Amino acid sequence: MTPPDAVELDALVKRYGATTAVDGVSLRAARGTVTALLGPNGAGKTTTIEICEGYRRPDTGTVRVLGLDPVRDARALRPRVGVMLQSGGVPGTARAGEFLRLVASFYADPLEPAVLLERLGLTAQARTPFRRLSGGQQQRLSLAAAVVGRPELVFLDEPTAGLDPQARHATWELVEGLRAAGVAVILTTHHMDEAERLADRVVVVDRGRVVAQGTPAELTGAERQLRFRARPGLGLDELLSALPVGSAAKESPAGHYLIEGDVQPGLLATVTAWCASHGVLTEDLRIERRTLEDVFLELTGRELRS
Ligand SMILES: Nc1ncnc2c1ncn2[C@@H]1O[C@H](COP(=O)(O)OP(=O)(O)OP(=O)(O)O)[C@@H](O)[C@H]1O
Repeated sequence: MTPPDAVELDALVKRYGATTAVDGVSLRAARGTVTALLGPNGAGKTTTIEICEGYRRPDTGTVRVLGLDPVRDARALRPRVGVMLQSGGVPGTARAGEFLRLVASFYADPLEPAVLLERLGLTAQARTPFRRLSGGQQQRLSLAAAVVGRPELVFLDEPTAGLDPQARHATWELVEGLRAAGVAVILTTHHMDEAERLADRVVVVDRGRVVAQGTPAELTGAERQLRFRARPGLGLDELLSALPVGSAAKESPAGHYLIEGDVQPGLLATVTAWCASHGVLTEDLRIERRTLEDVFLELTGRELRS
């Protein structure tokens, strides 16, 4: 028999009074994969994760974590699941190194705490009490505590929020290492670049509902678009008439142009030839794929970070 997926959610609903925080979420997260829950503030990401962690019960729907019930089987799941909370949960006076060694001592076969501190750039802070660590250092220590026990499944709620670029990269590498070791990672993020970089599957949530899910490539599709900057007010209708049927062109904001359609070498040549014949010098001319940000905007009509 094949083992169950790491996380299986079916038609999950959770209400807080009049607010429906989670409104029928279904998803699967396989072992050895990274799943990103991507959505704006208040989308229901944290509530969904807290239900998986057994901290909250859904009103309706089912949740299985490593094939078990996160509330009823909490004791069995504890050594197998790593949890990183948005707000640490570490005593303020605990020194970073001692705390991590203490957490490690609860597990049968933990990672070496000193190695983990090194990987997360915390070696120099090993003797620093938790409350004296910077916000980003506290966050990395919470991450270390979530993974030190070699869990099979890890929940990371906004693991890189507020981290500087170096710490962000260290966190990303750690997540990639977990995946390589066969661990299932479920993380929440507002950052589409993080989801695109890390996730095997992205679940886009908005107002408690899953509005799209798939691999980043499936969600963004194969479509390309051409963007450039030039002086405002170019005659787009005229440019469009030179392009293949089915192309679209828009200027938004002023001086920023976007051409969509079948972006082939011929289309690029037509655009640059048209610009040359009209004395237009383009800047930042580039061809790119749609981003998850574009996808979110299309699905909801709103920006991801609004
Ligand atoms: N304990 C609570 N009591 C009442 N309402 C709550 C509670 N927790 C969350 N909510 C509400 O439920 C909705 C979803 O919140 P949730 O924290 O799950 O979203 P989120 O996607 O994690 O947002 P963020 O990115 O800001 O963390 C929000 O409208 C929030 O205000």
